[in-house]
Amino acid sequence: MKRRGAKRPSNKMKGTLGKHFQVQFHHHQSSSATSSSIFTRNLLDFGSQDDPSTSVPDLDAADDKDFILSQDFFCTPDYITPDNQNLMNGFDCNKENIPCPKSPEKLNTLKSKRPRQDGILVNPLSPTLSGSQQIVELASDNFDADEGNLEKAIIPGVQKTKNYVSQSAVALRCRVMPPPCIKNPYLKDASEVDTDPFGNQRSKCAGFFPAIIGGDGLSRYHTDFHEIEQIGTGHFSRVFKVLKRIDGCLYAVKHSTRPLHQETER
Ligand SMILES: Nc1ncnc2c1ncn2[C@@H]1O[C@H](COP(=O)(O)OP(=O)(O)OP(=O)(O)O)[C@@H](O)[C@H]1O
Repeated sequence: MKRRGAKRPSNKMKGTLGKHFQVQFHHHQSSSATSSSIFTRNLLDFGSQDDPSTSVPDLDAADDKDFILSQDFFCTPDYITPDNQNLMNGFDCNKENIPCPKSPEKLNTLKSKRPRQDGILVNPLSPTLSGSQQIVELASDNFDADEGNLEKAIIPGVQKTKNYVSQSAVALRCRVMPPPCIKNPYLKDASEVDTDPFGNQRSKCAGFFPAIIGGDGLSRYHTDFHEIEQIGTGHFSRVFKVLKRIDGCLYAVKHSTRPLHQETER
């Protein structure tokens, strides 16, 4: 962008600025559709109507026009400039220890806590938080004013679903349970209640695996295989036809009848 106007004498600069303001004023008065063409024509006429005493030579006049044109055509129009330009006026970077503006205070943050009804509500997929209770809490977050009405509306549904655990859910939970371990073989003095972390769930699943309760609790034979029949007998063993539960294939398993004296013989 040309800056020739800055090097000119002050009287000439006044004339140029006067022209510039008049042209700017006329430019704002004209319609937006034909503004550039009318502006250019008036600008050219303006040079011919000017007082000869204050007029500049043709070469300089062309430079002035060029200068004004460049200012008008390449500068950002006023209507794009944001209105709130004085945002940074009150901010002085040289000042120190400027207190930080306080964050707006949170309104209406008081929430009413209700005791959970864990003993009543049972959800198979989420034992600690039932689906109905989630609905109640979400509703209370969004509509505190209508909390009482919502609870009244939802509580009948809660009572309808309480104590409901489907049999398929119980069966699924029993299938994913670890193998039963009635007592911890490594803690000889510990009681059964203290060492069985799955005691509560196992009492529900006892009906599904009645044959596996017993023994030393270390063998996965009965949990992984289903004995179908005995298919042979050897000198020191018996052979059984078994079904492997994991892959569903049939296997022959030899049970040793000879007592094992050492762990290395297993
Ligand atoms: N994979 C198998 N499929 C079908 N039957 C089998 C299989 N393995 C063994 N048996 C049956 O079990 C019987 C005993 O087999 P086993 O191999 O145990 O004989 P053994 O070697 O004489 O016995 P031991 O090892 O106790 O001396 C066999 O006679 C056979 O009928």
